[in-house]
Amino acid sequence: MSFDYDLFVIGGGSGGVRAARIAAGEYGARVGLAEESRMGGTCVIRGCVPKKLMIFAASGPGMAEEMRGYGWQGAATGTFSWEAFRQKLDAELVRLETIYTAGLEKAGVTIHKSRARLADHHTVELADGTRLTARHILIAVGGRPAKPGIPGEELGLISDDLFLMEELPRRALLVGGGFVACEFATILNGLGVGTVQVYRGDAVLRGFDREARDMATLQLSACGIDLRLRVNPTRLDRTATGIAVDFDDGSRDEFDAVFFATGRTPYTQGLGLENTGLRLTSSGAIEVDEWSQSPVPSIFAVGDVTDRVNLTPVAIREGHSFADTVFGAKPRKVRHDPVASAVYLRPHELGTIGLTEEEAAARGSVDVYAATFRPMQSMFAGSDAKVLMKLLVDPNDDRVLGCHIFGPSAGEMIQLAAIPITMGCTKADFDAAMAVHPTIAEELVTMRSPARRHRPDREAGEMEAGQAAE
Ligand SMILES: Cc1cc2nc3c(=O)[nH]c(=O)nc-3n(C[C@H](O)[C@H](O)[C@H](O)COP(=O)(O)OP(=O)(O)OC[C@H]3O[C@@H](n4cnc5c(N)ncnc54)[C@H](O)[C@@H]3O)c2cc1C
Ligand SMILES: NC(=O)c1ccc[n+]([C@@H]2O[C@H](COP(=O)([O-])OP(=O)(O)OC[C@H]3O[C@@H](n4cnc5c(N)ncnc54)[C@H](O)[C@@H]3O)[C@@H](O)[C@H]2O)c1
Repeated sequence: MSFDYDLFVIGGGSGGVRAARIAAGEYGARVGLAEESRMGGTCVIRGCVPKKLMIFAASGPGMAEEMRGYGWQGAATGTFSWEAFRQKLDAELVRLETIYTAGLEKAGVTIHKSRARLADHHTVELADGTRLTARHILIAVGGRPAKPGIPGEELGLISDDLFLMEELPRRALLVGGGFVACEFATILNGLGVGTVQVYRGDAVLRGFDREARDMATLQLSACGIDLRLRVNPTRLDRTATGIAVDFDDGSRDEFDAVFFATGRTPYTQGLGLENTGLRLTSSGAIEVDEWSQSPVPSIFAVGDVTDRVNLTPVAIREGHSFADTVFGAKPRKVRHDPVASAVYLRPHELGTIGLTEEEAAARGSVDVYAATFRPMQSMFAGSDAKVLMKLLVDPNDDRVLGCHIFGPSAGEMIQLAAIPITMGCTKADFDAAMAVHPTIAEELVTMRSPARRHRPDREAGEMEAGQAAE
């Protein structure tokens, strides 16, 4: 049977673009790619890139404050112009989009600026009804923000909207305690928007190391965000002056804008799954094996639509490995553990890799090397902001199980720590490295004795003894 393409990719985001470029450019495959919106996908157009630029913009007031502490009397940021920033941001995104498109074209990929859906195991249908066949189909359609399902939620915005606002709200509500909610609260607060964040739990960033979560939770409040914990919105109503929100603690408040950052779901809606034998997992993701292959042998899926680890470098690696495996005769699986990540808060970020202290203690014995201190730079300026450096070590083989950093540029630090930790290094390997002084990161190689030790058998025994005494 002959096909129009060797590979058809649905979705021009992180995973799809990489897979298409490698399959066509390096392995000479005939590749078509459909993108219904802007090339680059979530990360480039409405995620990592614009978000991080906004984090930089939002750092202004904190930097000015710190400089006043260094004797720069009257140091101030001036007035923030959203319009000026937006113009520069838009131009930057156009530049990146152009680069992504040019990279695909140079590799010989045929771009279809259209929505696509699956018609059968080897056929996709474009929005104008054109049908194209391919030996292999790669689904790389990403995810979409999910709203919580409360009355009036259509009045609320999603993360995509922040990047398109004509003007900044005076007062905004962020709903959620995950990556997006915490980063967006940091941005809005830093840009001078009165920011309220509500989260249903007792500390933001569930799933991260508890000690680091507590520090992030404290910092959000300390930097001026009105963080309300154990609170959930129950309904939204439009008023003459804004959006009124009722909360489950009985309170009511009014905002100019409400952002839902309540998670994302795989974007499989209208994808024609009913025309294939594809299965969805309980979270609505396309089920794939370790080769990103679905139960239908001709169809593969990568990135957020598979809901494995929803980060850009992971989607890229999955797309690349798929192309190497299927078109390059270089079988390559993606290792999804450990994966480093960072939450870009201000002044301190959270960088993390591997097990949390709670996970490590549940798994077995663990020695916790942890240091909490005020770093030289901000302390001199009069700030109380604290840093956390933490290494979790298996006492049986000295292997480093996890690393958690809460501090300035923690994202940069964790990227470097991720190299030895991914290699399976030991605490002795860290100790063997000479410190770079004076830095914050030197703490990683100078922590001599554990701050605490978890021994599950002993803890269980102690608990039993405690219970017997009661
Ligand atoms: C606000 C925000 C900030 C983030 N920040 C970070 C960060 O700092 N670091 C990090 O690592 N990750 C971050 N992420 C996550 C990261 O953006 C995603 O993990 C990554 O973009 C996933 O890539 P993907 O290829 O799976 O999907 P996407 O990048 O979402 O690409 C999917 C593409 O498919 C297109 N599409 C969908 N359906 C169809 C269809 N039927 N036909 C044609 N085209 C279609 C979409 O328009 C989109 O362009 C962030 C996410 C958000 C929302
Ligand atoms: N810096 C980064 O790397 C970065 C930044 C942003 C997003 N991302 C990726 O995108 C993904 C999505 O981010 P996200 O913040 O949207 O999702 P998330 O899953 O990290 O957080 C969702 C938050 O919404 C809350 N929530 C969920 N349903 C709710 C409901 N019905 N009512 C009230 N609260 C509810 C959850 O408790 C949680 O706090 C992340 O998991 C991450 O993989 C990464």
